[in-house]
Amino acid sequence: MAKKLHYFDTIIGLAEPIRYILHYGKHKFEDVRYKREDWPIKSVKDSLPYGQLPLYEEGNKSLNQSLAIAKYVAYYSKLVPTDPWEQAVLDAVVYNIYDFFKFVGAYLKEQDPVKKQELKKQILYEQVEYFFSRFEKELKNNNGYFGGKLSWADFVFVGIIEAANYFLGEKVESKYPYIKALVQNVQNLPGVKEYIASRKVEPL
Ligand SMILES: N[C@@H](CCC(=O)N[C@@H](CS)C(=O)NCC(=O)O)C(=O)O
Repeated sequence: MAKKLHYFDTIIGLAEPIRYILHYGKHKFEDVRYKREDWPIKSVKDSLPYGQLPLYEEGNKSLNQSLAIAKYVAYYSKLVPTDPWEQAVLDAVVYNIYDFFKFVGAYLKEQDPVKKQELKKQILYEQVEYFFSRFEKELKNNNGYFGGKLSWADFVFVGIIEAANYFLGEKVESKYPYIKALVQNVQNLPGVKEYIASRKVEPL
């Protein structure tokens, strides 16, 4: 069945973990990308169920919400545990990293340069410390992966860290050895490594 992922041309963002998982699983998919500067493309936006990207299509079915898509495509690569408790633990992981990323989203939206700098400072000195000390502890207690072994949550986590680094212009994980190791491990996975080598990062 034909698979298509629709997102912006930006290589860093909510669709990047999905792209990683699809490349890791060696899935053929059409990577449909829209230029930010062309957005909103009325015909596309109007066709989206909630007006936003990413959107995933498989045959005549379609799915929105980045986390739902990432988890779904991960099933095919045995990256989702069967045990309901283990699944819930990983769901919590991805919501936790998204909770951190909300602060980055607020920073991106802020137009006032003084307030923007203040938000950046708060992220780097308060939110990173708060969230990352906890992520680090989880990884340390679980063999370096959130679920004890590689799972879809690790891909989402790494993709979101990359997005935060890109938008903030900082390496937010630099003081956290377990997080750094996870980022490197995921980025070096077969399929992901080649994809990363082939992508072009546009400057902000
Ligand atoms: N909760 C949604 C958020 C989707 C979202 O915020 N998409 C943004 C890009 S990252 C978007 O489509 N923005 C353009 C618009 O709203 O027109 C998800 O995780 O997929």
